Amino acid sequence: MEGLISLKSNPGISFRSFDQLPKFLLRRSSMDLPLRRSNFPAIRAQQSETISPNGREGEDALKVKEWEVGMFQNEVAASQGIRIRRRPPTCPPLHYNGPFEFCLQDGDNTPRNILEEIIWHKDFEVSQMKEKKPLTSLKKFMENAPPTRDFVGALKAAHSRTGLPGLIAEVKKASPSRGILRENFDPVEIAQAYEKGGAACLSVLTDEKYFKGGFENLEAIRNAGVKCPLLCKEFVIDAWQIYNARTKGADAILLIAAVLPDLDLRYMIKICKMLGLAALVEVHDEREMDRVLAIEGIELIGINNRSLETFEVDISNTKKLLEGERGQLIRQKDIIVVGESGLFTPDHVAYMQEAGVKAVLVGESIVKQSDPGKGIAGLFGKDISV
Ligand SMILES: O=C(O)c1ccccc1NCC(=O)[C@H](O)[C@H](O)COP(=O)(O)O
Repeated sequence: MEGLISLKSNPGISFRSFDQLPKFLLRRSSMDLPLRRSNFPAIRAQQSETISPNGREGEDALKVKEWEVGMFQNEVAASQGIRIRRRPPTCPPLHYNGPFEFCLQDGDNTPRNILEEIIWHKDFEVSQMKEKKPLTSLKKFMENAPPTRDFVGALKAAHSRTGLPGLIAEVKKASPSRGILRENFDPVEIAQAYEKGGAACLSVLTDEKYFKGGFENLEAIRNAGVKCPLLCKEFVIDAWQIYNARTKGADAILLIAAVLPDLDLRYMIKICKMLGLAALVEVHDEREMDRVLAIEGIELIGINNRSLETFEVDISNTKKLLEGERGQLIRQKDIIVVGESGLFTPDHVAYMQEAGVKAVLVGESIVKQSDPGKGIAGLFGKDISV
């Protein structure tokens, strides 16, 4: 019965046996009945697989197992205050014979907000991409990937060179909240302009459906010889995406705490370290910040001033999350904080710096300028390229 249950999207989270399941998972959310040992998916899956390892019954058991693990995943996430559900709640597969309460759980399969919609779509997209290019073949591509560059080092160097927050300039064509930001969008031209204008690092949106980005943009910018380290701005829900980003030339990747439970974050941060990538762990509120501060080995935290659920932007969010003990702990741990979103003027940048950030991530205000490089000088109130 060893090592049979691992989360579909994250093989790092696994339960070796029924006894290893966290206590709260052993409670039914609606009726408070104990989860029966006989319902433990590994046991049932193994029973079916024993009957017919490659046949219909094996397949059914696998579907049931995946569905149950998905349910567990949502429960784990909810227990950490994560409101974003990983995938739409569905009825259990046809051959499910477990507790009936599962069928009744939250029948609403309309996303509650835009972030949830993005994540549901991403889940579907990633499972298709993984079928086309499984991890084993992805690992072969990694042998030809260019070496990673020091993302955090570049931010620190820019901060000490200019005395201002290091800039992560975002290559962003569109967004769900603002629509199309730039019609005439040439990612390489924009990246080169940002580099010339003094950006320390670049953020490249790779999501196609909601941001009109793509991995081809990341690859093209890297292949064009842009020296600024590159952040792959994705909605990561599966470790496979981190390997994929590495093969496309990323030096860093975004991990969103509103989407990823603690165990996923820990596991993904380890993978990033193993692959030489920096992880920008993004938070939006105190609860997410506290969860992230409890994780060992965090070097870079992004505070998003935009709620990804409501689109509301409030730059005082960064200040609020850096006040008091949290700010102290961040300084003790020597974590670099990045203030993200809604920054348009030198006053905004100064406000972020006052709040305690050493870097800022900016998209809209600079990508909309006819010369995005000059847009940087406008944002900082001076030329930061020299
Ligand atoms: O920008 C959005 O509308 C958005 C919606 C849903 C999820 C994420 C979203 N944006 C990601 C970001 O946080 C920004 O691209 C980034 O911080 C730059 O923000 P800005 O300077 O305001 O373009």
